[in-house]
Amino acid sequence: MASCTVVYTTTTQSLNKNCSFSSKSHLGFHHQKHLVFYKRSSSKRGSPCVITCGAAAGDQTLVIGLAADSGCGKSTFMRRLTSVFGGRAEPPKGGNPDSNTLISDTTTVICLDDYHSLDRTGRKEKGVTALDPRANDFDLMYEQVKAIKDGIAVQKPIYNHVTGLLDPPELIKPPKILVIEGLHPMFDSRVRELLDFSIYLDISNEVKFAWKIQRDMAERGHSLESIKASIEARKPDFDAFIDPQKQYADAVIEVLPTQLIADDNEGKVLRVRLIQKEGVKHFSPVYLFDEGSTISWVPCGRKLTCSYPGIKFSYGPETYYGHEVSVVEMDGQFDRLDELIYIESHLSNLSSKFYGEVTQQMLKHSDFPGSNNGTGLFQTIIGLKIRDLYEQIVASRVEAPVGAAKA
Ligand SMILES: Nc1ncnc2c1ncn2[C@@H]1O[C@H](COP(=O)(O)OP(=O)(O)OP(=O)(O)O)[C@@H](O)[C@H]1O
Ligand SMILES: O=C(CO)[C@H](O)[C@H](O)COP(=O)(O)O
Repeated sequence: MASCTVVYTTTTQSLNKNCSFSSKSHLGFHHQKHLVFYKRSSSKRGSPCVITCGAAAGDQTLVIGLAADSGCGKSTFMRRLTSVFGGRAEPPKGGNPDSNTLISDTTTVICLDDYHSLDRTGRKEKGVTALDPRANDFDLMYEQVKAIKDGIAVQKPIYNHVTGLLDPPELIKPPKILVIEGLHPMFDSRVRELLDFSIYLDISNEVKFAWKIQRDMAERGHSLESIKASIEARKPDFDAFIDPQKQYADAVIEVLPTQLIADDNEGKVLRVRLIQKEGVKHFSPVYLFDEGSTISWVPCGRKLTCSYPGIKFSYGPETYYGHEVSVVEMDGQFDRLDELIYIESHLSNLSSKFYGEVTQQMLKHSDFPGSNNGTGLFQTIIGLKIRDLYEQIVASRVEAPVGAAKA
């Protein structure tokens, strides 16, 4: 980021002759190639002002939205994404040990649970779930995501999942890429407008249930009844407030039970669909064999080992919530991850930097959930697409005049 100077002054006029406060928050002006922002520290005219140098034109924060219900693989996806950029994501150093934030060299991932306006007790008293918009502060979410995008650090609240309380805020500095992950990144139209790219992880109820059982029963000691009850209790609000966001996503990873086994209810073998919106600037959908065709492919044979029930890929154009999309689908699971290179060689527009990068990433994280099926494959591919999007946007901003808006 551009180096940042904090200047205190007593009048707005002494900042710059072009500078005046037209709104109570901040506005920007151009100064020595940097987009400069200043923010009033109090509402009184003539009181001290803080000037913050925002990002240089090529460095403005890219904002990615990742929406999904709880326990649907957001953290796993984030680990795959951060790895594509080569860094390790860690909580803010020396901060609250229960912080939900993860920071790496390139990315900062903030969890939108931090914008819960009601803590656990407050929600119980009011009889609302965390999925209900009334339990969340969208005004603050918008103001803070906008500020970060504009190059201004913010003091973001922390929702403490251990205590169920709202903790004192933490400082979030503008990163190269900000990922806002959680229940509602695409719910509020103002926040949605700030997103440069958006992803929705759409896990079908059957699969969500199987994953919850695996995690909450095996790892957290919850009973089957309590897991069922918690899913049922969330469902009406999930359907009302979370699920509809997928219509706005640029990419959806849809996870369904397999069609390769009749009446499968184990939820171990998955059919995963990568739904990619057409016409999104800086994003060209991945395709199989021949762009725009409709294809069904069973790759099992000499080059790909498949045990029962096998693997089937499909590809083709579809319509999704009135948008033209391209869908790549994988049903089944890999026996040998190193053979993924065979699949990779038949996929195009992967935005990889070298032949075999997808396979390399998948092998590197073979212990992550979903590494043997389409969830891991498509999460990795979307990670590469986000890197490509970032590089394209940075390149276009450097060429374009300062102040060029969202791609
Ligand atoms: N692709 C996958 N295949 C199989 N299981 C998965 C997959 N992704 C996630 N899971 C299961 O779901 C659990 C939750 O995954 P993860 O922590 O990534 O989700 P999350 O959305 O970040 O959850 P939360 O919001 O509750 O923190 C994992 O421990 C694992 O049991
Ligand atoms: O849906 C969720 C998103 O992660 C959580 O249930 C919500 O944030 C409330 O958290 P907790 O159950 O820890 O009070």
